[in-house]
Amino acid sequence: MDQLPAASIAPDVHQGYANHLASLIYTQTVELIEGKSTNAALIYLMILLIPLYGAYGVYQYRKSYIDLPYVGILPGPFGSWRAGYRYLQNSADVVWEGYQKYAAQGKAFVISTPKRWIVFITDPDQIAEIAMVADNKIGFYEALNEKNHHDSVAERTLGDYINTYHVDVIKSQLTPRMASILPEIRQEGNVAWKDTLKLGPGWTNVEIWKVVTQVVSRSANRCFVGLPLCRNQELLDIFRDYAIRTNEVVYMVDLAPKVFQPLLEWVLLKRHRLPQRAQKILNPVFEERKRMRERLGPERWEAEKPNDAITWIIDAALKKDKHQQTNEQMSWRLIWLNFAAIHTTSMSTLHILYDIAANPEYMEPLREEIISTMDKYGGYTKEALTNMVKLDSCLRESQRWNSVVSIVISKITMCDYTFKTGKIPLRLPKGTFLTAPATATHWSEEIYGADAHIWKGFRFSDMREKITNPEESSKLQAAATSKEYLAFSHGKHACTGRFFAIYQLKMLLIYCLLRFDMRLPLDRNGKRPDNRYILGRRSADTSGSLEFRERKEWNELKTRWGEFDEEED
Ligand code: HEM
Repeated sequence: MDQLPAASIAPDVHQGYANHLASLIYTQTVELIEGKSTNAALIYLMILLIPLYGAYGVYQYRKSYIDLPYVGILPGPFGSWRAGYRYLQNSADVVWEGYQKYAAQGKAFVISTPKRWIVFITDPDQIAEIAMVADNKIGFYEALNEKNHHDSVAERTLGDYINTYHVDVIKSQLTPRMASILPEIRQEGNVAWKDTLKLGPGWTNVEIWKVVTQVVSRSANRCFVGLPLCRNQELLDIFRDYAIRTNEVVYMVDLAPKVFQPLLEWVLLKRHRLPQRAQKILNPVFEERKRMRERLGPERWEAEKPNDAITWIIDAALKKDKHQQTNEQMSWRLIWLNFAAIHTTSMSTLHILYDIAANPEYMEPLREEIISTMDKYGGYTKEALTNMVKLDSCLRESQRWNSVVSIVISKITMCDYTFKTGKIPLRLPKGTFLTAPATATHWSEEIYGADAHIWKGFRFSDMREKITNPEESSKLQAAATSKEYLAFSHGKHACTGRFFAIYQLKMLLIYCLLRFDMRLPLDRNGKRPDNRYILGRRSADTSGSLEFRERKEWNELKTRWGEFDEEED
């Protein structure tokens, strides 16, 4: 494949009509349900137009075809449509098939998904190129919006640099303050473990997903909204429900015909009014904080302002336009921070707990490292956490083997784009969806060696032991991204919260390993629960359980590095 026709599949005028019709059906139906309208005839007329829009969808799908080697097309009639269904059910297998066929030659391939053809880039240099390229050439938020319908689902609160200033807040405010934030996250995490995990004598079976989401969301929100709000169960539930519902709703909406999309969004998400309920709780908090800012004046505010995301968001919003300074818009920033942080970190915690429970021989060496490093660096300091190389390695390995997102850097070409790198020349027409196969890259024997298919907790700490240059060694830390390690994506839109996430994960694991013995239920015969796939997402089994037992060593360890936090509750 050298030359490609530069056909445009960018949204055109027909989509404008489709959107208009869809919103008309939506408003009419909602009014009919709410008894405000009796205009049923109009609705039925519009529903008659649905087959036309079905045909239009087929036309759009066919137009998005790209002339590259394809994978997963089944023989017989409707092969590409059935392939799309296969991708829906088990994307990992289909992508892995393509990766094995084409990655060695550095070739890109295409897969038919239910909604569109997607180009998978396999050459690591081309992956680095799409990760770093300017957004006006290959757009990130445009693809996000096209796939996840953020403009409508999220009521236009995401999508450009003004609307995503919370992303910068993490980079410019949270990450540099990590050392001062850690004690609070640790304390909240520990208290949350104690409140959530109720153990009897001996081994207790625990529905671990429930515990993990609660501990993660409380400890993260200690930093986002501070005390006492981080313990407001109603607010935590709203943040969590919004993230989970939105995640589920967006792919259902994407799969549905355009005419049904607004109605589906309303039924599945908007009618629950989650953002509005969060705002009701958060509005007075923003008001009070803004009053405090005025009362203190600029100098005292800088010196005395509370160290949490509410403060950072207000400071950032005041540099934006008036619209961004409303309590409503600022609340959305907290909703999006929770959206990005809670489900991902909880899922990573679940994976690593399953991994360690399935490989119990790792527990003692990890405990030894934790204790000796905390003895050396004076307890739960940032330095101590950074120097727990084996724990860090287990986290990186767990994310290599089971990254939360199995495809990353999903983008759309904003113009005809010719790659500057790669073994094979590649040119993609404007409007092409492209992505990097994170899971397949992580499973590659060419990159990770003959044992790529084995979970080896100390894979990266063993590698780091042989490296004398600290800068080179730090490239193998759990939070370090590369074109070959994509768990946090890579490049311009890599996860900005990854440093926070890794420190948080380490503290949760330290507590867990020091305080408890942990194992898989005996009927699992040492095998961790299987993952589930839907489109490009991968989920650990959230219905699985683990067994916990108190360790007697805890009595000495809990005060070894000073007063133990949980007693402060
Ligand atoms: C282990 C936990 C986490 C994982 C695995 C993870 C993973 C990711 C990935 C893969 C992306 C790129 C998404 C894409 O390409 O579509 C991303 C983006 C992002 N993450 Fe995380 N994340 C985690 C925790 C966090 C936390 C704790 C925060 C906030 C404190 C956060 C904030 C963000 C933000 C704001 C973005 C968007 C970046 C942008 O728009 O440029 N993440 N994350």
